[in-house]
Amino acid sequence: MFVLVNLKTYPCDPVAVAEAVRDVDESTDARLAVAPQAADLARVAETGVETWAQHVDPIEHGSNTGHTLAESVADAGAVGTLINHSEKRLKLADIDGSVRAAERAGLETVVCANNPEQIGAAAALGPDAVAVEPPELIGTGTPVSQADPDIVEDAVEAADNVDSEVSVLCGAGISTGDDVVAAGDLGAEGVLLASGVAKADDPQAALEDLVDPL
Ligand SMILES: O=C[C@H](O)COP(=O)(O)O
Repeated sequence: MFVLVNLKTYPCDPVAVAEAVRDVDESTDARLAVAPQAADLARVAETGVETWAQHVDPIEHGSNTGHTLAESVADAGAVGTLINHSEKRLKLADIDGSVRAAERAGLETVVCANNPEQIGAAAALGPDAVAVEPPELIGTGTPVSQADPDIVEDAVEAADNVDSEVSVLCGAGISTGDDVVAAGDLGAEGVLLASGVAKADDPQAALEDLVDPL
């Protein structure tokens, strides 16, 4: 299972969480990675943890003030990027452009979507993976695998119908090892989570619990 920890803009210490993710990664067969804010990418990557960006824009080098360039993210040490997170929604053409920009920079891609219908559309753009996240469950602590398991199974089927090479992650409300196992049982190859680790009093202990049953 791939466990991607998104730090969003939570008031945590990104380097401390990165070090915890790195240390736990060394003790599990699961693949762990962390997605800090763009400004923190380089110092997070320096810890040795697998580092992802939260977003890249559909642009090239040039006159794009305030944008995030895929090449700069890669230069800072990121190996992948989220695109179209529920908190950073893009138009379809821009999702496509961001996937192409990430590919150009050699970044792995996970395109997020709200529901199985959008997952099919996202998979058609050819990312490495898609992530289904019902927005109403984000940050609630109620996992999608429990609240509406059909969403995960339908997302896996929708992606598979379009492109069987695109793997499926699920997210929203995931905070325990049982949640991760349930996601895997529904066909997901990974999970995207945030508050369960980034807002935990002890992020390392929270992560250890998450990967314990894997
Ligand atoms: O990127 C992560 C997702 O939005 C899930 O967030 P959450 O784990 O706080 O529900």
